[in-house]
Amino acid sequence: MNGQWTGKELETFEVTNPATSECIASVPNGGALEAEQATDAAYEAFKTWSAYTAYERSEIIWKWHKLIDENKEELAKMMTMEQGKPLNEALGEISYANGFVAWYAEEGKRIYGETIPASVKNKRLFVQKQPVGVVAAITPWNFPAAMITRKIAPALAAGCTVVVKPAEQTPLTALKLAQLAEQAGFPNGVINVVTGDAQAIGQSWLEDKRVRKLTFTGSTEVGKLLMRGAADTVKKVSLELGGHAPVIVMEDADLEKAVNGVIASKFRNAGQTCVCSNRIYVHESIEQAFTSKLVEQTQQLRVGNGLEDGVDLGPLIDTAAISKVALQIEDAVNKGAKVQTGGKLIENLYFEPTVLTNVEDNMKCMMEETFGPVAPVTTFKTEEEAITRANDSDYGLAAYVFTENITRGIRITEVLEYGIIGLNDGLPSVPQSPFGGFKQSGLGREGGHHGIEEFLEVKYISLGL
Ligand SMILES: NC(=O)c1ccc[n+]([C@@H]2O[C@H](COP(=O)([O-])OP(=O)(O)OC[C@H]3O[C@@H](n4cnc5c(N)ncnc54)[C@H](O)[C@@H]3O)[C@@H](O)[C@H]2O)c1
Repeated sequence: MNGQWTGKELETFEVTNPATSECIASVPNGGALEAEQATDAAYEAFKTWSAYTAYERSEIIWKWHKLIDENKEELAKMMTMEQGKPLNEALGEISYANGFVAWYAEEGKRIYGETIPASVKNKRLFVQKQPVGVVAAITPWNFPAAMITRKIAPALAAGCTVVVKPAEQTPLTALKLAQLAEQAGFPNGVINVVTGDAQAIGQSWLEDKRVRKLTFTGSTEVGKLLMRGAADTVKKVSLELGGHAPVIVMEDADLEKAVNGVIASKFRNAGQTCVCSNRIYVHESIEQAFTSKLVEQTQQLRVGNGLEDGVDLGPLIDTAAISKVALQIEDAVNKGAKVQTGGKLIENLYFEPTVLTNVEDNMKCMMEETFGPVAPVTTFKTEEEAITRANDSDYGLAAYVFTENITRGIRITEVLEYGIIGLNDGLPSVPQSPFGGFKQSGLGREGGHHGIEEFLEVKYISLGL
């Protein structure tokens, strides 16, 4: 906070490694007071940071990028230890996270204004874009680095200052990123990280009218709470919430592509991503071929401690996550689903990668976000049926379509009510493209040139001559 490592006098909470249940660190348990102090610092720093040129800001953001790159092994190891994902995936996340830093280091230089033709001779009309002010960022545990950089890199590039609350399960990656930012030379108060009591910290930022923007990634439930809370001070709000991604595999799909895409999207981070394939609709004519390939490849996945070589899936984050997965499987089996592979807890927080067939739309796994390694497969007869069932959800984040007929693929993507579509692609997210959801999956977009707009106000100036 304000360039100081404060909070040593506070009580602490423990960060545990989900692979071993060991405590790996203790972190200050901040609350409303610390949240307010962070806002004080960010509010003060905004005056100078917003007055830097985009080029001056870019230089510091690039330094941060270089430091993140130089420290990627340490960051990745720390992430695996607090979050559980395999080391290779953690390294991949650091590179993805740093991609946002690089992208916005440059994108800040392209915040263009406009001139508008006036309807009278003695006026000139201009539009300027300006940073919105202090930004509060609240992030989840499943992407401890990327959810932070995807929010704060564009905010910083736009000229905003930030207060950040990382998830209580994964504060270490966030603090390491802040330490590297300090080394990069961000002025005091530009980036402030508060760990601790989510509700107290969130409430302080919601009530504080100096916080002009709230950017949140997490569950739909908490997102709704925050959106309501932001109403009193009419803050700008961006929400990246839950998903329940459908996968449509048409009869003309390239099966290898489809299965590889589903494996990549379903089992990444042990199924704990908001864009994970969550329900798989396969044309009835290829069900057998698709399922046997999917089962075969799922059985090859290795579950274990993410620090070990060759591990594909780490542990789930906590016992609540395990219970949700087990409950969805039990519910599906009770209603007639067949477990083709997996289906059981291995030990502690390790769960077997699972494929279910004979799945019906009334099963929990077809109605709720799973956030675990369960792939439920069902069949459809017609394109129209697949689209209707895929769209039958309050969520609208990601959807996947596999077909070798691109005309048909485009036709289907046009009617899917989702913000992100992987057409023959299980991993569509990249820093230069917009990421975000329709319906109750969220508001606003992160990434690409769209992502920086979320941190800008539009100012119209009418000049009388
Ligand atoms: N759409 C996306 O881009 C995206 C990306 C990743 C994760 N997610 C979603 O995130 C969810 C999983 O993450 P989670 O379990 O950490 O979600 P969560 O909503 O429980 O927590 C997210 C963050 O909000 C904080 N929080 C919780 N209650 C709060 C309150 N009352 N006030 C202020 N802050 C509060 C938490 O401490 C954490 O930092 C899933 O639903 C997933 O789909 C979405």
